[in-house]
Amino acid sequence: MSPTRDPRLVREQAYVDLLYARLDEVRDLTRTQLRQVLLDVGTGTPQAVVERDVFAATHAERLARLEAAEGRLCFGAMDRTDGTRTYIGRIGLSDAEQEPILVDWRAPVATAFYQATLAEPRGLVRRRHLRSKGREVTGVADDLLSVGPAGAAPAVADGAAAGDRPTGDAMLLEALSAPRTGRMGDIIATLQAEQDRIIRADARSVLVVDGGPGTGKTAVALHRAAYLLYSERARLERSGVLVVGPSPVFLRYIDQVLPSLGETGVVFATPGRLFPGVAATVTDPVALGSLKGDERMAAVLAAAVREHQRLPRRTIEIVHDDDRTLRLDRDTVARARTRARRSRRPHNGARWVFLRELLDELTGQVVRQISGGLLDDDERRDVRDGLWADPAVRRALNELWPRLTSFQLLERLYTDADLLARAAARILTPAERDLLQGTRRAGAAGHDDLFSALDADEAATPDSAAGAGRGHGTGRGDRAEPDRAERGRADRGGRESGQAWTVADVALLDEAAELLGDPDESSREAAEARAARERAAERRYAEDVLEMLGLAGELDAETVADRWRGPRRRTTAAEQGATDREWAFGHLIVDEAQEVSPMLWRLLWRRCPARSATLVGDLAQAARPGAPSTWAPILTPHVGDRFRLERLTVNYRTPREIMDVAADVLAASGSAASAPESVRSTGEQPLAVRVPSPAGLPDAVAAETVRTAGIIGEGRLAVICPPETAGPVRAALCRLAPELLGAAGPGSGAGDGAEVLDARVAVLTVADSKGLEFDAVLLVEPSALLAGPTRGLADLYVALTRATRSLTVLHTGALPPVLARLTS
Ligand SMILES: Nc1ncnc2c1ncn2[C@@H]1O[C@H](COP(=O)(O)OP(=O)(O)OP(=O)(O)O)[C@@H](O)[C@H]1O
Repeated sequence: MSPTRDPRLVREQAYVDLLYARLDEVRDLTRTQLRQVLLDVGTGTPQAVVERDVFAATHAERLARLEAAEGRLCFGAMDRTDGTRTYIGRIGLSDAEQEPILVDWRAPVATAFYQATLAEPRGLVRRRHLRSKGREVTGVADDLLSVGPAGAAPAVADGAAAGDRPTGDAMLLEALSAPRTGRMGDIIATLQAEQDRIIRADARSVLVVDGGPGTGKTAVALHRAAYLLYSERARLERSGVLVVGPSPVFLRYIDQVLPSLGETGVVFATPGRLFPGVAATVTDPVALGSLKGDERMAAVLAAAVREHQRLPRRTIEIVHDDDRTLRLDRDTVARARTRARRSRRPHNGARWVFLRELLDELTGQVVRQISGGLLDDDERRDVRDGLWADPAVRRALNELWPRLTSFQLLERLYTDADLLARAAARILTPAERDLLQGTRRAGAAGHDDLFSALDADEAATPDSAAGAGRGHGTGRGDRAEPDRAERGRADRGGRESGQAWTVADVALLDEAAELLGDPDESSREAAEARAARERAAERRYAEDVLEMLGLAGELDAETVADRWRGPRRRTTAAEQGATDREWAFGHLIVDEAQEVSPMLWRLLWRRCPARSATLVGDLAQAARPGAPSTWAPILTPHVGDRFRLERLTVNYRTPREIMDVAADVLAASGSAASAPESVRSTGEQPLAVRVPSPAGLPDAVAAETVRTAGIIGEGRLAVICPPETAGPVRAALCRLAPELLGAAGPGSGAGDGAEVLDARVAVLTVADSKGLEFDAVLLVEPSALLAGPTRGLADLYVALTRATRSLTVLHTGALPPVLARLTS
């Protein structure tokens, strides 16, 4: 250690050494405890198994958090007026005597660290920021929070005064100016007061965080997830948090933030992955995507379902057992249909009511024909079973009310012009109906498929299906599972998941699933009833065991019951939520919320019936046509007035010089929002470079990219292009400097595209660049963006605001007037 080392550093290093020593100790202890628990074969009794699982899970989780705390374990300290000092860090730690030596940044005590100002010091005289590299403290920066006599800075603890030493602001600017790595990092060391307030806001309602580009919305949303998992761990560990982001690239960009904060119990999903079994990445052309996202589609789907609950025009004749003619007239079918609809069950569940009604009717006819009505109950049941086993009877009933999956319903809506015309007659215009069917006409599926496939689906008679535990079983229920898997494949029309369905289809599939219910309703009901009984028994047992272990006050029985179920249950909150559309998440976080269509909102609120949510977005950046300019019309239909709007106003990303250009674009777009205030300026003016001919554009972009990459050094660069230009630009860059593209060069293309984040240069469309940031941005042909099918000025605004350092605009024709401020 250098003899001239700042005494403040020496003092802080000593404390940080003590913290790491304790961290090592606690980690070793936890590892030993975990090993002991895992090695302990125990007595093998259920109680021992519970005990082992509870402790193993608790130790493993604790160890994971302790491991994640290694980097920047402690980043700050607060000195109070009473002379006490509290250190703030990634986690909380206590010494061997259980005295706290480090406070978790999320603890209530830590609020003052983020909130104290000179005007409102909250009992603090100084906030100290610690900079560190590995375990070494490399710098300190102080914010003095009380004014001494005659305005002099007060002497605190080690006697340091303000002078021109760095402050917290300097620490923030340092963080913001550092080269980007391609991944978002946590910001707990430099969280600003307005951000902290939002992160700690009450979780019981819907919080909307609105703010311009770079104001930290994404960062705040993720830190809020970490905060909620800390402050409401018991609830959220069971139910999980769902984070929805616009693209796989975006999710990859943010995927290290929560693990770095020691939190993993979160499900991340793009809109294309929110329906189990589908992994859609393809987007529709803009007009079609907009139509599919339009709320009117909910009514179209509901009508399409009703179209599958038919009344015959005239009496249906069914030849049963080759010689007996049975009849179903329109009134009888209408009565059964009314009863079924009144059951208020979804289509597939109500179908069992409908079938039971009509089978009763047909049974009556057979009984009258063969015995004049004189059969006992057992004999009547045999008749009924005989009817149900008859393919002619099944076919007739299924034609009136078929079992349907959402895949079948949507496929039919896209391919059967008559069905769409009937379902959407008063809802969509003929042009809209054409648009909806345009993409699918070629591969229209025959209707017969639907009805002939049905014979395999009834593993139980309508009696046993209509109410679990009621009626009599057939003993055939065990065959349901293989049938189900088989059918799952058929339901998707033999397609590989995600290949045929687009991102906008996902919300429609989910809406359809809601209307239809489970196609395997009968077996599911029985299974659910069984599972509920088992669960209640497990819970009672867990309560007893906790009582015996003296742990009743410390662990709740529900959590123990979860853990007791072993890996199967342990994955549920985080992973089952991702695969089960009926999973109710405890909290929902939506990023880039301005892009969410009305149909997708319906899906999202179904995933979070408690309506506990954090929605972050910027309406001025909305690319989709018809996006509203305020949040109320988006949210009121779902949550009434139970939402609170918070605004972030400081731009931490984009330097002032670039933001001035973006502000012109924002003003021209007519948005009511004002551009956020940049926290820093670089002195570097954004440039416009004119390329003489369109044919030379890709090579010119490649050359400019290489030049800029040389200037920014280790940072990241994005080339943002119109979709049709991205391929040629990538190819030109590949010829000139393939190393800059890394694994994202030509020949790649497997994967989800997220490899662009690992390369020094990413070639992207505006849509793909949403939410991301780079040291330098080369924006290609802005006039093509403005002429595109989305809201061009919003797209331009997004593209201009991705850079933390430099911006160059390359164009062939005249520069759009809205960019007049750019220097050539
Ligand atoms: N308090 C802070 N300390 C350090 N960095 C911060 C802070 N707040 C925000 N940042 C950084 O500013 C950048 C922009 O933040 P973020 O991506 O969350 O903004 P955003 O509002 O979601 O932007 P956009 O609307 O463009 O997607 C990120 O690099 C983030 O880490």
